[in-house]
Amino acid sequence: MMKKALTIAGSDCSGGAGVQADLKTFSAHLVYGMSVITSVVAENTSRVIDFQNVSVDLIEKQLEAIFEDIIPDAIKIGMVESPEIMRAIRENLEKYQAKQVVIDPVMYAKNGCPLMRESSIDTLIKVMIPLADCLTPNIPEAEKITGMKILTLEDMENAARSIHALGAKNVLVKGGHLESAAIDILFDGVEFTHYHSKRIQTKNTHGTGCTLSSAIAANLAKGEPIKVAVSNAKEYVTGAIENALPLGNGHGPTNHFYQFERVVKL
Ligand SMILES: Nc1ncnc2c1ncn2[C@@H]1O[C@H](COP(=O)(O)OP(=O)(O)O)[C@@H](O)[C@H]1O
Ligand SMILES: Cc1ncc(COP(=O)(O)O)c(N)n1
Repeated sequence: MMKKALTIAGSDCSGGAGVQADLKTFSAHLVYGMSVITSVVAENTSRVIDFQNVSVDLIEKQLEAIFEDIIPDAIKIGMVESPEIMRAIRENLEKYQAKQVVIDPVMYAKNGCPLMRESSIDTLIKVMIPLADCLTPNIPEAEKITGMKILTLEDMENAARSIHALGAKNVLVKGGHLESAAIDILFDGVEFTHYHSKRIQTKNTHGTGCTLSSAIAANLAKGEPIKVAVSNAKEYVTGAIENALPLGNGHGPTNHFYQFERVVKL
């Protein structure tokens, strides 16, 4: 039976990040994808023009529609802009006894535009982080959550440990923003696991964080243990960046379908 995954995230109309990247990732993993849209973002590879949050009422009704009918095997949470939406997600996921929750604490788009308001940070820490089976901050997000400056791999480990203490079961601090190789570090409360890949020289990195977190959720939905799920997802995102699409004028999107290009004529 096909596994099912849900993304709770913002809509990127240009298709490279947010809900659209997540659904493409689920499909590429042959996992049935569902979505709860938290915010409609008018954005492309270069800029965010505007966004409008979906009402708490309609977010709750989307969750109701899903959970009364098709129970997801794993959930990925992306852009959640306001404290009210964070609280509603927490209450509902507890009510529906949601399993395997991966949270990408999205704060900014690649061009630096904020996708979470500054005053949400406390609620993110108190309300969202304890929900996470796996939290996947990038370096600037881990710095905001911990108040630490992160420059080295040791700093990444310390940040992962301190975010774990806030209640996330597993913490993956992503090294996409490092200068050197792209090394991500997982802390499961006991030990650190380093996931290495070479740095790919490209500006086409729109949607990398969304792709990684939804690939982790897809692997968890299939029943993989967390370390294997992260390892498979890291391999997946590396391929998706290596083959990223030179679309648009800014940061082009990750490619979810390069494996199929050999067998299907585009
Ligand atoms: N240039 C790159 N080469 C290889 N891997 C990268 C590159 N940029 C990001 N990654 C990887 O993509 C994933 C997403 O990381 P990151 O870009 O830090 O997240 P975000 O999109 O949240 O800023 C991580 O696994 C990271 O190591
Ligand atoms: C709706 C939405 N959600 C998330 C991101 C961040 O994307 P990423 O960090 O993966 O490039 C984005 N640009 N838009």
